[in-house]
Amino acid sequence: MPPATGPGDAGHADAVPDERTAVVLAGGHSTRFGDEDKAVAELAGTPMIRRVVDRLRPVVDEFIINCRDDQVPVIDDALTADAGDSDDAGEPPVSFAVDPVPDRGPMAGIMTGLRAARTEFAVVVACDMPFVDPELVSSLFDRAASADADAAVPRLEDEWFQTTQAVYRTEPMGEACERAVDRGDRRVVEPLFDLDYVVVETDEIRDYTDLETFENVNTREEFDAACERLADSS
Ligand SMILES: Nc1nc2c(ncn2[C@@H]2O[C@H](COP(=O)(O)OP(=O)(O)OP(=O)(O)O)[C@@H](O)[C@H]2O)c(=O)[nH]1
Ligand SMILES: [Mg+2]
Repeated sequence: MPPATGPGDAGHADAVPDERTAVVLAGGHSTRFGDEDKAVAELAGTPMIRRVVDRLRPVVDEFIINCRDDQVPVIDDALTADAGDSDDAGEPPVSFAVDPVPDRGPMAGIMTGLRAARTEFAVVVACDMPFVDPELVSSLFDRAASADADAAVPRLEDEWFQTTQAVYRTEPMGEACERAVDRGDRRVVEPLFDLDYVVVETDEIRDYTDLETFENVNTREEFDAACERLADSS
């Protein structure tokens, strides 16, 4: 696995237009979860972040894991442990984008991750969304590109934008996050309002998947319920 990188190590100058990056956000402290980092908690036998990566593997060309410096070895282990000696040639490469300043919230994490991306578009997914549907993610990439938009963001009825399961054009979103961070805004929707974005509404989402894709795991109870469902479905 490549060494941990800071933001800006890979720039946009050598952007790879047709490829797709997944930025997986994992820089939170899982306070509602308890002592353990939920990113690496074993969900029905698989660390949660690894399940997210495995779900997305068929639809992206590379992964960038955004987290704090101290999380890198543990997450690296969670992503590679028990992988055996199997030849992983052809698998999307995984690198780390470490927050230069930790604990500035998910939007600052998105900024760090997108700055490290070399592709024109990237999907951002939180590490605690273990049911993320690759078909929906793929459709979000298609939607952003066909609309020539800077973002394709799902929105559920009566709910706010699903900004942590959305596709962004890396450069404008990275810059919009930077402006928001500089203004002291922490809400993930703030940079979105600086962009030309398309909203993917519930009806359209249902054409691809059910709304389970957006379920996020915050507490032990939610984690145990997710484990049970996964065990039942296997
Ligand atoms: N880089 C970065 N990511 C964060 C930060 N806070 C949360 N995240 C990530 O954003 C996503 C959604 O955040 P939460 O569900 O609030 O996760 P969390 O903050 O670890 O959990 P709580 O402490 O219980 O709020 C998760 O993937 C987190 O890892 C942060 O300060 N920096
Ligand atoms: Mg939080």
